[in-house]
Amino acid sequence: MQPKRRLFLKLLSRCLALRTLFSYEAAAVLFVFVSVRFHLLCERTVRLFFFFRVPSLRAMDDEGKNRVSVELSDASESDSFLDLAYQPLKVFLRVRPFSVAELENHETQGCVTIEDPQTVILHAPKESPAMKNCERGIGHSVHKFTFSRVFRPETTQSEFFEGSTKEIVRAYVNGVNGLVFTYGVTNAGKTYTIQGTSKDLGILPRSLDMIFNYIRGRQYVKMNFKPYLSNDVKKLEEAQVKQEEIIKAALLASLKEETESVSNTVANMCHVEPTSSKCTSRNLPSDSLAENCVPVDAYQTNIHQRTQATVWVSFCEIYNEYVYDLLSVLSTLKNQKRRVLRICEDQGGNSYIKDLKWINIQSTEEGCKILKIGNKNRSFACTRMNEQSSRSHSIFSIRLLILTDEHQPHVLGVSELTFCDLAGSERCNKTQAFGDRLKEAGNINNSLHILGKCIAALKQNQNPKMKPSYIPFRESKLTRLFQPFFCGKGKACMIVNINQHANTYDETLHVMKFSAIAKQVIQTVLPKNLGDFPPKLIGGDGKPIVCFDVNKSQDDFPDSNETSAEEEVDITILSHEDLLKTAENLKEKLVAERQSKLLLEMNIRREMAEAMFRQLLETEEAWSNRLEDMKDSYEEKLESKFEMYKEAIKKHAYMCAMEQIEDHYVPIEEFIAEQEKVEDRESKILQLERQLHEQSGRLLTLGSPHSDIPTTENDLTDKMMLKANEGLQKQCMEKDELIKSLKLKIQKLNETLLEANEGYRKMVEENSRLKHTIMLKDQEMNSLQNWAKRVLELEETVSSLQKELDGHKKHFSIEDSKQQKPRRGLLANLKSTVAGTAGTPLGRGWGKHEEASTSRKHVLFTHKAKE
Ligand SMILES: Nc1ncnc2c1ncn2[C@@H]1O[C@H](COP(=O)(O)OP(=O)(O)OP(=O)(O)O)[C@@H](O)[C@H]1O
Repeated sequence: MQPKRRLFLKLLSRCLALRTLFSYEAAAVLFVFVSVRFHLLCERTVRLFFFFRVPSLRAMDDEGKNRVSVELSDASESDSFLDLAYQPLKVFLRVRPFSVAELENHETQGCVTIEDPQTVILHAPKESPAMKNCERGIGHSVHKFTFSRVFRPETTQSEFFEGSTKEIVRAYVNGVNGLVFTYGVTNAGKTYTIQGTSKDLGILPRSLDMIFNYIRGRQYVKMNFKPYLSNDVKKLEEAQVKQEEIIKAALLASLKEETESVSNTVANMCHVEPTSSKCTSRNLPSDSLAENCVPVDAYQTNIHQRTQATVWVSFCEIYNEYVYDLLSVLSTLKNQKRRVLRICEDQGGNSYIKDLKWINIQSTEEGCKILKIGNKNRSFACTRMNEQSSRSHSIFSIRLLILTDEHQPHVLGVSELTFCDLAGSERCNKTQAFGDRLKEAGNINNSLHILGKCIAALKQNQNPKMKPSYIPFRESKLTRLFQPFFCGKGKACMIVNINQHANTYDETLHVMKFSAIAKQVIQTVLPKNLGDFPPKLIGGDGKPIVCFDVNKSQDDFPDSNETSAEEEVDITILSHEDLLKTAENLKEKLVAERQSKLLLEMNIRREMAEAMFRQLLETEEAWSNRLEDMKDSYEEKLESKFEMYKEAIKKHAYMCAMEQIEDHYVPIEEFIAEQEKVEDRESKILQLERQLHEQSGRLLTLGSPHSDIPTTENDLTDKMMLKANEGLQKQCMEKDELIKSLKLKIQKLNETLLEANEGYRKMVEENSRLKHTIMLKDQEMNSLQNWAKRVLELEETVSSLQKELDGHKKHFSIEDSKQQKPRRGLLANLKSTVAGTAGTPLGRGWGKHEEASTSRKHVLFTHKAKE
């Protein structure tokens, strides 16, 4: 491979790293930039741009998949680095068999039916919420799901391994990273599938066994190369190696008592002692792992003799969103808190767990021991659904370091296989969790929910018709660690575990729906030389020793069935000295190339900075333009508002004027009459003016030098004309005066009219007031007349009484004259009689009669006089 091309690939790998950090678009822009830098902006760049858009391709359907592969296969031979893998995420379903207790509890309601090796049908059991909803017309009672493969309840562990994980392990030993994770409700058999039991091992120990079989006979037994950060290797000093050995011994010692059982089980598998080279089939039970052993020879023929391999493992758990190392030996002191580990990112944006313990293992047996030790530290608890329920997500990672021969060991490649046993999703009301269990369940459900969101977003982003959405990888620890695998770092595979319980039907349905989405996610598995930075070899002091060229590593890595003929020739024809010289030359070249690459990187960085600066300037300009536009639009708005106010003011002025006109209203008849007068006068004035005009015209003609009339006559006529003119002017002035005086008169008349109006209004008011007064007087008069009638009646009564009194007087005077003597007595009697009537009204009226009648008469007369 040419250096320029290699450099180009290296830069491309950086772009891809950027892709995981930022966005596809940013990476694509950078990529085009790099392509331009290398004068490669042509068909290839377009293809690469296409590659960046791949996640946006229509997912799922085989048609789409084929299209991708066809388009990529169009790439020229030289574009082999584009040999990427695009395939839907493999999702396997494993149905757990019923336990004896479950059968006794009549949990079998036929909820799960396996139609064919890809299809499964769920039937909602009676009384389940799903069935109730279905009866109400919401949702369906039957659901059909398809998977990459469905494993029946009777499937053995070995069959399951063969059908699901083996392919990933095979790719792994050939340098492709792998992630296997189980998903399902609690008590569905996730831990059983990954770890198995001591008698029936799960996919993890079986994978370990396959790996050790693969490296058998070329295992690097020293511990001086250790995984470091996400993808690097640390070369340990003697003392550090010793320390590693001590740590490992201490760890294994903690499980001494249980070693026996583990040894026995593993001994039943394909024996994997580092020194042994044969698989002793006579020891194997029929369903043991031996069936899965890849014939060693098949691999050994492919292995380049120079390479060696070493295996390191780590085991951690995410419990309540905290990462704990399960291989940290805790002191026996009670209440000692476990150390929380941090998740960091390397320069390529790949997440790794800082300070996580990596233990070198030399066999499957050791690997199983490590697993067991980790399990002892893992958070399990007895819940209502599962006696030993995992309360955390456990992550077991295996790193395979491929090294050159023992004399001059170099790292050629690092690959990682991760097994993640997710904690089971659960309904807290069903598990009747409270306290710590409830908190755990909340955290478990939350991280699973975020995983679901990430998978849904990945799926959405692959659909070009939909708006790309943010993938919330960073929202949980679990998804942060999964991120590289979903971004091309390796192959991922999902194992969905379900049980057939009727009482967990709804949760199972939810799990199935989730997996249906996951199955639609297209994975982009990048070749090693694209996806990652090459592994760096770090010295014991933590400083890089040498950076290996990933392309060279890839070439040397035995991932193909044929070894390069050229390489073989190189090795055989060269003498030891030549080989040393070549190595020296290569070293020099490497240093020179690295220097030039550094320079190039600096240039690229500078150019990128400039490009970014330019972009910033453009953004600033765009913003200032936008600001200007906004200013203009606001000004326009202000102007229109101003116009509006002006109109409103005009309208208001008009309304005021109309009101004033109404105030100064003159009756139309008067106005017309006055107008007629004015017109009449104006016409007269016009007539006079015309006459004047004619006269002056005549005067002019008369006064012209061409006139035949003699001058004396002309003078006379001039004088006459002047006089006439003066007279006319006088008349005009008089008429003007007259018009003025008439106008004044009209004005005065108007004023008089207004005054008259005012006077009339006042008179009307006075009139109404007087009418009111007259009405009052009338009422008074009536009452007085009534009084007068009453007085007359009383006077009549008085006169009749007077007459009666006179009659009595006469009678008494006759009697008096007859009886002189008793006269005094009779008068006294009369007086006493009169005095007796004084208390009566008649008596009282008697005394005052004269006086009252005169006063009444007086009132009556004055009234009459008034009337
Ligand atoms: N395929 C199987 N064959 C036989 N037994 C099984 C199978 N799968 C699971 N079991 C048994 O079912 C029980 C529950 O399994 P397991 O603990 O693996 O469930 P889980 O999904 O990991 O639960 P949790 O999420 O609560 O940890 C165990 O006793 C296990 O032995």
